[in-house]
Amino acid sequence: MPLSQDILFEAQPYLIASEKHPFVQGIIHATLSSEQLRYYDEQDIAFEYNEVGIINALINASTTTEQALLFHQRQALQLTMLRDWLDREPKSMPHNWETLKQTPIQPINQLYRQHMSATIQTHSVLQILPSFAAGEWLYIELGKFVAGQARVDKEPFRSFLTMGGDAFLGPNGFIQQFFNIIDHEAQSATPREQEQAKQTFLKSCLLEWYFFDAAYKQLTWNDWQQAALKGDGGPLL
Ligand SMILES: Cc1ncc(C[n+]2csc(CCO)c2C)c(N)n1
Repeated sequence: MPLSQDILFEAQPYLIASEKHPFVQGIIHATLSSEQLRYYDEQDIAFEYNEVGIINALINASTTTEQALLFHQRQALQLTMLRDWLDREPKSMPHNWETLKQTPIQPINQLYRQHMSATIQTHSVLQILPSFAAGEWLYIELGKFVAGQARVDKEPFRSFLTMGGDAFLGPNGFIQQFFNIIDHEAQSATPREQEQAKQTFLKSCLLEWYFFDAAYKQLTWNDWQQAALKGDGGPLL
């Protein structure tokens, strides 16, 4: 069985858990507060900026020119998305390319970003790509799930989890090509390296759930500090 098939089988429970999460349900039913949406927006744009570094590492670690060109294409899309996103920022939360780098990174976002960045030092596409591809896969699948629900048709909820463009979908879309690369690289890897790649993918899926959870609860370092210093925190997670 190709490694990607094994990975996707094991990832299904994580997808279902995210589908059920009150943040995702809140998008479908348009019940999230503007504060919850704002928290998500701010943390996510900083998360996507971090992905620029991950994609650079993928270009660097590519084992073929075709891989490097594919990641380069994905990078161009990432930068275009970030530019358009920055242009859309509301007056209440203005960001540009420079201030983006100073966005405060809250606990779960930090955990997820560092989980991904930690794979860079392997210089291995098989180890770096699953950390990144998991988020893309999960969002594509959540997009399909949400599209099949009776979702409330009003902004900003309507555009949420609505994947822009066909670049990610189909046999020539990024997702399938990423899985093809994982399977190709797995052929020359040891069982241990294959297992590591799978666990990296699943950890990203888990952190996707926590990313929604953190936005739902608007969890900040300040909450962690309060809980630690005043001892009145109760369970944070
Ligand atoms: C927590 C979190 N995980 C993954 C992505 C990545 N992502 C999801 S959809 C998409 C393509 C553009 O619609 C990208 C890059 C994200 N943004 N936030």
